[in-house]
Amino acid sequence: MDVTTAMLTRRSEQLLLDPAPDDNEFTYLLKVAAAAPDHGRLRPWRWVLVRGDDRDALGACFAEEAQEGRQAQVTSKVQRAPLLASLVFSPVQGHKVPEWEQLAATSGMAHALMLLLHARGFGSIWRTGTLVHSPRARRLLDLADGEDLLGWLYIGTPVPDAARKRRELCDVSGRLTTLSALTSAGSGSGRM
Ligand SMILES: Cc1cc2nc3c(=O)[nH]c(=O)nc-3n(C[C@H](O)[C@H](O)[C@H](O)COP(=O)(O)O)c2cc1C
Repeated sequence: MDVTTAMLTRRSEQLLLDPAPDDNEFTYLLKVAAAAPDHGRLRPWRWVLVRGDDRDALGACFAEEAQEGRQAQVTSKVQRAPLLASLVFSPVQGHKVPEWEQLAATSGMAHALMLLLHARGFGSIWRTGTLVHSPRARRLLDLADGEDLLGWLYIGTPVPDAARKRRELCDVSGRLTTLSALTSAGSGSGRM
């Protein structure tokens, strides 16, 4: 699958089934995704894979954060995919590459990984929410001070859906201009 097709056919998948990539395949895809642009090549991230029955421990963390009466519903959310890959932002402190650039590099790597998964027939969705601040989830996933949980890539195999279409091209008018349009007299905003 070429990159354009991958971009236009990837979807955030709400429900994912078996199989998910095994640890070896995930590792391989991560090595490829790690080629995303990264100022200083700091690779300021790490992943903690949660699969099978281990998901219940994460579900228990989610339940702890849930409102009274919603625990069961929240706990079951970990069943929406066979693999929950926890993305940990692990910035190199005090580095000349500022933290926002390290976060940008981490986002680029995550998106690359989603495209790679899609190109192999796997689906994914990046999920966050207030749970990324759960102290119990931080402990479970062994986060250190200075690290942040950026959420989970839920990964698995998409439910077959014949109606899945190629994405419409995004309207980027008003989001793109040229300097010459901005500086030419009477050009208004100069946006295309
Ligand atoms: C940083 C980030 C966090 C996200 N968190 C959630 C989330 O908590 N719950 C959710 O349903 N989708 C979440 N998403 C997925 C977006 O909802 C999804 O990308 C968007 O709806 C567009 O769908 P598409 O990816 O199929 O184009 C997140 C996406 C990103 C990039």
